[in-house]
Formats: sequence, structure tokens, C-alpha cells
Amino acid sequence: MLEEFGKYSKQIIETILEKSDYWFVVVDDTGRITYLGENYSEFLGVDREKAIGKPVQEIIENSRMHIVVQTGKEEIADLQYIRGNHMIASRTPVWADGKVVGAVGTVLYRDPQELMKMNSQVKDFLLQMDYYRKQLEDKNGATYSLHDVVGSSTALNQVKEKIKKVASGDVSVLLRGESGTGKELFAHSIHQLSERHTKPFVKVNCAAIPDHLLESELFGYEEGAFTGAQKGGKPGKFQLANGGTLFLDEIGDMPKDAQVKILRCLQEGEVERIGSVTPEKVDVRIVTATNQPLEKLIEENRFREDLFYRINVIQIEIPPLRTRPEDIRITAKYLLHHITNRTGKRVVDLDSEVMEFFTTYSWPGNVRELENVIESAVHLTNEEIITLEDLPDYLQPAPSPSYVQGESLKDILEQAEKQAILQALQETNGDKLEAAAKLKIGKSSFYDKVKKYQL
Ligand SMILES: Nc1ncnc2c1ncn2[C@@H]1O[C@H](COP(=O)(O)OP(=O)(O)OP(=O)(O)O)[C@@H](O)[C@H]1O
Repeated sequence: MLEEFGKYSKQIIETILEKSDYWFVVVDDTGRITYLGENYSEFLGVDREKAIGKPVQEIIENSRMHIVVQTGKEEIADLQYIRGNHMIASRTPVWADGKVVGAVGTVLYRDPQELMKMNSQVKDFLLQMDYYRKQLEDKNGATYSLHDVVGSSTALNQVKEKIKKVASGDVSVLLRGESGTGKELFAHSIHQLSERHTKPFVKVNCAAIPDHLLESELFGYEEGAFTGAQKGGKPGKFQLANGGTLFLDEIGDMPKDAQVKILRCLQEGEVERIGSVTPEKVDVRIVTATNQPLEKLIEENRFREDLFYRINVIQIEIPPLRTRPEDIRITAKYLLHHITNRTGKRVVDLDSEVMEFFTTYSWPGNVRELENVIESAVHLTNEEIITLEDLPDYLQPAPSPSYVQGESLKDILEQAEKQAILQALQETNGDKLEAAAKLKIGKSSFYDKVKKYQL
């Protein structure tokens, strides 16, 4: 067939390659580039001639051509992230004499304007998916179940077993644990495993709603109950959760006035909308969560003891990530997969040094912090594998204090002191009192040092 192109076959093939709506790259059986389209090299910002003979992964970001020549498996319409754009890439092995002799790669769209358009459409599509996923979440309430809880350490398995045992009853459950340990995930799971799973799961973040709005959010209001009240009134979260589960997150931050009303509602199974004199029957199962020491709040008269006993029928403590290092690898891999699926960027693994570091780090922000660290690394990396350099600055190993010609011992000690204070502040999310306690120094001495080092 190619012979029919006659003596100008080279030029004809060249024209087909350059004028098609695809960009082309060809590699040999070792993954080195043997041909790179002109438009493609322009887009990549590389000298076409110099690219020839180079390993393809050095020239094209996230390329898998060198893998395709090894597997011999065609990859069609893969979403590949190159130079800030999502591209549709296909990779086809070339077979001759019963073996793979190379591969042809194509990337859709050669016109940068068209490419931009397509890229924004892909981004828009991903955003839309996110939007619909959120809507679904809002509608059905609970979207997570125990299957989404990653980890198989003894401590986490014990929690899962306890959740399974208590989920089916209507008993109130108090979930305790540091921030980011997955309390909300477990609250969803309790609902999903209960007989109420076809009914609503409604979450209230008690810390996020201003005190003066909390009552109307929880119990609703009648038309005309106050200035600005919506026409026809509005149901509260208790009414919306009727028949299902009401998840009161950060219950320790609930103002005392609202605590009394919640208690009454739990005791009597009725709520009263603001501006109404007739109570409404509601049937809700209560699951609460907090990272605060409720017993201490009771002593300080900031949390009602009677409400505490009502919500604390079953208490489940969620272990922090640092106490179950055996779960870190699998959780990190799971989160990486989850994040790359969402963002469309091809990053396939975390390098062994990163994993090693992850298992020794203390994770003050728990799984949420691990999730944020991986998300940031996925965005920053130019490779398919996340390395230590891709991690956020605050996790980069601090240079150990060492002597530099001309420096005094005082300078060296000050540098080390500044570094330790910085790290303590990062681990406590900027909480100076907590950071001072961590470093076992007094509050005022800590403040003096923060001022001295301008931190
Ligand atoms: N075991 C786990 N497996 C997978 N993902 C987890 C796990 N634990 C937590 N996560 C994820 O970590 C993030 C934080 O979890 P979640 O919001 O449930 O924590 P929380 O304890 O309720 O935090 P806070 O007290 O700050 O509200 C979420 O994105 C959640 O999906």
C-alpha cells in the first residue's frame, strides 16, 4: 500500500502527519524517540532535532510510550496531563516479525486555540461531575460507608466492629477523636448500616453556624417569626432528618441555650419551630462527634451534663493516624488514586522514600492532612511518581544545624531554636499556647522568641 505513494512517499507521510488533527510521536522498542511532529515539539517547547534519540519520558510529561513498547498493549483515549493541559492521548504498539518494534503515540488537537477550548470543556466536565456528586450527597445525605474506611490495623478494625454492632439500634453514638481522623466517615457508615438508611442523613456543623442562627437552623421557624423570615416558614434540620439520622458535628461548640432545646427534643421526641406554639413530633437518631474534652467543658460549666449523658450512650474513640502506622501506606495509595481520578492528572505512585517518611511523621492533622499533602504533591509534580521534593515545604527535612566558617555557636543555636519553634507552630496549626506546651517552655518566653525571630 505504501509503495503506491510512489517516489514521494516520505513527503506524503510527512504531510499526513503534520496536517492531521493529531500530534504524533514515534518511539523505537527501547522507548527512544524516532519521530516527533513539528507542532507537537513546538507545543512541548523542545528542539525537534535534539529530541530524536532521547528517552520519551524525558521529553514528554507523563508519557507512557516506553511502557507500551514493553507491554505491547494499546492504550486508547487516556487523559494525559501535559504542560498544564488535559490531552487525549492514544498509544499503539507497532508489531513486526512477531515482536514489538516501537510505538506510535497521538495526541488530539493541534490547534492551540482548539486545545484550550477542549481543555476548558474537560475541566468544565470534571467540575460538573463534582457538582452532581455534591448534589447527590446533599439529597441522600450519607454517601460513605464502612467500605470507604481504609485501613486494617487492629485499632481501626475494632472501631469498625463496634460500628457494625451499634449501627442497627437507635442508640445515640458519640464519636470522639482528633480532627481529621474520619469521625464524619464513621457517622455516615452508622447511618448506612442502620434500618434508617433509606431515610435522610442530615449533618449540622455546630461550630460553623453563628449562635443566633443555630436555633432556627435546628428547629426551623414559622412564617413571620422574625424580620427577614422566609415566606411559608422553614423546617429545621430536626424536621429534615425525620425518620433518619441527625449528625451533630463539633457538638462541644454548641451554645448552652441550644443545648437545652436539643435535650428537650431528645427527651420528648418533639420540636417547636421558632414562632410556633404547637410542637411537632420528630423521630431522629442522634450521632454526635467532637474533638473537645467534653468532661472538662462540663466542669467549666460550658457543656450540660444531662445532655452529655443523653448523647454518650455509646462512645467510640477513633484512633489518630500516628498510632496506626501500618495503615499509612494503604491509605496514602487509596487517597492518591482518589485524587488523580478526580483531577485527571496521571500520577501513579509514591516513591519509597516518601512512604518511609509518611510512616515516621506524626500527622497532627491525621488523614485530612495526609489527603492535603498528597493533593498538593499531585499538583506540583511533573513526574508520574511523587518524590520527597514534591511534598509541601513544611514537610521538607530541616537542614541539621552545622558549623559554617565565621558563625558563632550562638548563631547556630539560634537557628536550631527558630527551626524548632517553626515546626511546633506548624504542627499546632499556629496555636501558640499549644506550641509552647509542646516545646515545654513558658507562654511568655515562647512569645518573646516568636517576636525575636519574627515568626
Ligand atoms: N480511614 C479512612 N480512610 C479513608 N479516608 C479517610 C479515613 N479517615 C478519614 N478519611 C478522609 O479524611 C478526611 C477527613 O475525615 P473526616 O472529615 O471524617 O474527619 P473528622 O474526624 O470528622 O474531622 P473534624 O473533626 O475536623 O471534623 C475526609 O476526606 C475523609 O474522607
